[in-house]
Formats: sequence, C-alpha cells, structure tokens
Amino acid sequence: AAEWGYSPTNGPDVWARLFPQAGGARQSPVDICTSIASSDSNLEMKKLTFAYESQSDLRILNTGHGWKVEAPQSGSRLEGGPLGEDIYQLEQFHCHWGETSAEGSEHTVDGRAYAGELHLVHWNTTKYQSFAEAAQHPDGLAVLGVFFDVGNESNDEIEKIVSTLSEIKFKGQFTDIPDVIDPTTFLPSGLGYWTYLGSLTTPPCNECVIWIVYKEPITVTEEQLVQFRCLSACSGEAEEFIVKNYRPPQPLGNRALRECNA
Ligand SMILES: NS(=O)(=O)c1ccc(C(=O)NCc2c(F)c(F)c(F)c(F)c2F)cc1
Ligand SMILES: [Zn+2]
Repeated sequence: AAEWGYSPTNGPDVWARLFPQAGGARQSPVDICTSIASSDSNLEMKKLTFAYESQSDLRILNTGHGWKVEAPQSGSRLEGGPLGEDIYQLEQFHCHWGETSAEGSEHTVDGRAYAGELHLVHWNTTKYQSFAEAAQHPDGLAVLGVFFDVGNESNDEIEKIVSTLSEIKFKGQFTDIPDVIDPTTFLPSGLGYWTYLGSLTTPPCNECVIWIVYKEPITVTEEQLVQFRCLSACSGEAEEFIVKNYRPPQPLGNRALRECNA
C-alpha cells in the first residue's frame, strides 16, 4: 500500500482514503478553544497521578515519520483525572515538529501552534492484555501531550535524545540511549491540562485515545529542533529529511473539552 506521510500526495488530507477512521468524528489533534473548556470540578477530585521509573538503555528508533523511544514500563502508572478507575502503563514516547519553529505542534491553543509536541503514550492495563488490543477500544490509550516552546536553555532530557540522532539518521535504524531517562522530567512544572476523547494522530487514526494536553509548555532550543529535522524519512542514501510530521487540527464536533487546573 502507498506509504502515508506528510506530503501533499500522501499527507493528512488524503489519509481518509486509505484509513477510513481518519475521517471519523473523534479525531485528533484539535484546536483547544480555551473559552469553551469547561473546568470540571470532579477532575480536580480524582487528581491525575503518574509514577515512572528511570530507565537506561531505552531503544530509540527512526520510524521514517520521526523518532520513537520504546519505553514499555511495567512499573509505570498513570491514573486518576479523566482515566476513571483504570491504570495506564507507559509504552513509548515520540514527538512532532515542523519546518520552522512557528509550527510543529499537533494540538493548537486558540489557533496558536507551538514549535513541537511530545507524546507520552500509555495503554489501559486494567482492561486489556496488550497495547495492540487496547488500541482497538475507545478507552484503550491515554496520551500525555507536552508543548515545546523555543528558548535559550536546552532541555537536558531532550538532549539525551538529540545526542543519539546521528546514529539513527535513516528509517529503520535504532540504537540504545546510554543515559538514564526519567519521563517525569519531560513534564512541565505546572500540571494544569485539557482533556478530551480523540484518536491516534497518525494512520490508522484509531479512535482509542483519552488525550491529556498540558497547558504549560517545556522549553527546547532551536538547535535541538534543527537536529530533529536532520532525520531522514528514507532507509537508503536518498535524503528526504523529516522536516514536518504534524497533523493539523481536526473538528472537535460536539465533544466535551474539559480542563483541570492542578
Ligand atoms: N501521535 S499519537 O497519537 O500519540 C500515536 C501514538 C501511537 C501510535 C501507534 O502506536 N501506532 C502504531 C499502532 C497502531 F496504530 C495500532 F492501531 C496498533 F494496534 C498498534 F499496536 C500500533 F503499534 C500512533 C500515534
Ligand atoms: Zn504523536
């Protein structure tokens, strides 16, 4: 099948032809219209809690659509907030970026895009036996989204990722990150978030994600984003850089958008 991507011929505007779910009614990302976000008091009650382990030798790979760190963490737990009584476990994290820092995030806030967006992907281990199975159910996955702002101080945790990218320049390549990675360090200090029911933002765009998007961005440097854009989408010598891998906002429709100011 033709490989999907982000160019005019295989990008978000044509995904629904190959992947029917991409045209569904609970697609992601969305534009977060802050004026309609309802501050939902009972979200405050069930505080969102997370516990991650620090891990070394995590595998990072070039998927052809970006980098992805496989972090199956049986000891990690994400629960509370909009997640009901279920426990979600970290599976992987990756991010999305643009050709310039004026764009790159998938979610936008009142029409404003950030320079990039990190996704910490979790699956419901209370109800399902595997990530693949969870991805077939409306409450199967929970993804934490964290916006990137460009600033002067480089993000040390992101630097651990950046330092491996020269080893995975081509699609399909992977390597182990020697440093210890603690996913907690990716989260902003302010833990206020928006949440809504959505989908995977890449094909097949399964409508299986409870989205939790943090309000406060973290800071990365322009140089760190420049390094992301040096990854190649191809496996061979041909160089087609992954300069943009974000899906534009999809209609919110009549979905509730709730906020919690932790
Ligand atoms: N950008 S994001 O919304 O955070 C996002 C997160 C995970 C995936 C993913 O795992 N895709 C592969 C994949 C599937 F798309 C499945 F439907 C499935 F069952 C899998 F097991 C699987 F690995 C795609 C997008
Ligand atoms: Zn993503």
